[in-house]
Amino acid sequence: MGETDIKDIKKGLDGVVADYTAVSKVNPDTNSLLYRGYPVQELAARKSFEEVALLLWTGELPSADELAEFTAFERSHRAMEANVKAAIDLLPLTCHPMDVARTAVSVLGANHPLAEDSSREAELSKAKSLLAQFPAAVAYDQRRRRGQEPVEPREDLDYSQNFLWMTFGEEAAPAVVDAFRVSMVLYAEHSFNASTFTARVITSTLSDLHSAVVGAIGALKGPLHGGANEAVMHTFEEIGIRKDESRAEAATRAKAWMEDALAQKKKVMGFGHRVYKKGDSRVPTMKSALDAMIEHFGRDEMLGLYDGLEQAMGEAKNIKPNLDYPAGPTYHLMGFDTQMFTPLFIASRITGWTSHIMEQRAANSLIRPLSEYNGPDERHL
Ligand SMILES: CC(=O)SCCNC(=O)CCNC(=O)[C@H](O)C(C)(C)COP(=O)(O)OP(=O)(O)OC[C@H]1O[C@@H](n2cnc3c(N)ncnc32)[C@H](O)[C@@H]1OP(=O)(O)O
Ligand SMILES: O=C([O-])CC(=O)C(=O)O
Repeated sequence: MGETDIKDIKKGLDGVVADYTAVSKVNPDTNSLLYRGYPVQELAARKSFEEVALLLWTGELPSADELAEFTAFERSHRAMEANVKAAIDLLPLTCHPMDVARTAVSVLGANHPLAEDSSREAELSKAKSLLAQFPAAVAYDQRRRRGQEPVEPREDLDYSQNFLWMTFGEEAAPAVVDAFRVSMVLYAEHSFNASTFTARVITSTLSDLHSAVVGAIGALKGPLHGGANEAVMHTFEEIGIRKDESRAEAATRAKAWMEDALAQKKKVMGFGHRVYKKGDSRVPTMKSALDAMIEHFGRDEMLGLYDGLEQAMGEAKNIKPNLDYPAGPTYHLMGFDTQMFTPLFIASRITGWTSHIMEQRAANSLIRPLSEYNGPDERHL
């Protein structure tokens, strides 16, 4: 007998309701997702990422003055701190950008004067700093991998414009900025997913905010979670991206690839979801952003690959795409290197994670489930 007699073990905590949350509501029956009560599609259509961040943290959309105050803070806190750059420079180019992201957040935590202060005011201030400071590390990592110098942030640009500016060193077209903003809004929050739950577990021990975010980054990296947006692109690359190909030709090759993968019982990243079984609420909005990028860059063949895989998966297993499926090719068309996709997810999910960290702290109980022992019977030396 182990710690308990209960034999009703829920592998992967599948179907287990672990706590209350007021941050977001995922409803798989209606395929809906509400951030603090607002449908994510409405937020993606009409709100900036900065407004959505404030909504998630505070529970309400900001007034004009509150938004102006946060915007001024965010724009003036974007520069990379010297020891963050130094730490990144010490990491080999062979390491994964998620390792760089994890390290950058760890250094930012060590630097923060309020690191050990867990009052709500301090937590909110740290969350805001992290949102403002993180993009420079991602942009710099992509640039150093291409042998390029860092690009200084610009206070005259909004969050999404500046992220693209620091990454590519040129002002992005409005259509690209908007697709990026939409991805940031959609990736921001999703209840008790694996990385958010990790952040809550760490917080439940009364550890600090940056430690919880570093742990969450570790959970997000895996391809069953956030790493899937990178993995989707590897699938496209394995099938072969041929710019001169027609949409129909690309779809035919993609379908054949999927049929072969499923015959080999492979898991194809970007499809399926633990909670949504009838389709991910965020996919139609992200797919519209992808369509806009396909049109903007004149890359119809990408749509062929996208449709071919989706159709073949649907016909064979009736499994629907998740958010990572349209997000991967969208980031590719914007010009991000494939390995940078999951760090982009972090930049957005910082908002959801830190909202949950504050919520966990406000009504804390140590998260410590039981296990049923199935090792050897008691024995002696
Ligand atoms: C933003 C996000 O984090 S969204 C999630 C991103 N992750 C991915 O895209 C990874 C690929 N998908 C998956 O591995 C799964 O769908 C998960 C992990 C997301 C959810 O899985 P679970 O709810 O645990 O379901 P599980 O993995 O048990 O799958 C149920 C069945 O569907 C199949 N299945 C589920 N997803 C896939 C997939 N992507 N490719 C092929 N088969 C799949 C499983 O093989 C299993 O089949 P079986 O019953 O014949 O064994
Ligand atoms: O909810 C999940 O399990 C994964 C997910 O879609 C997310 O974190 O956005």
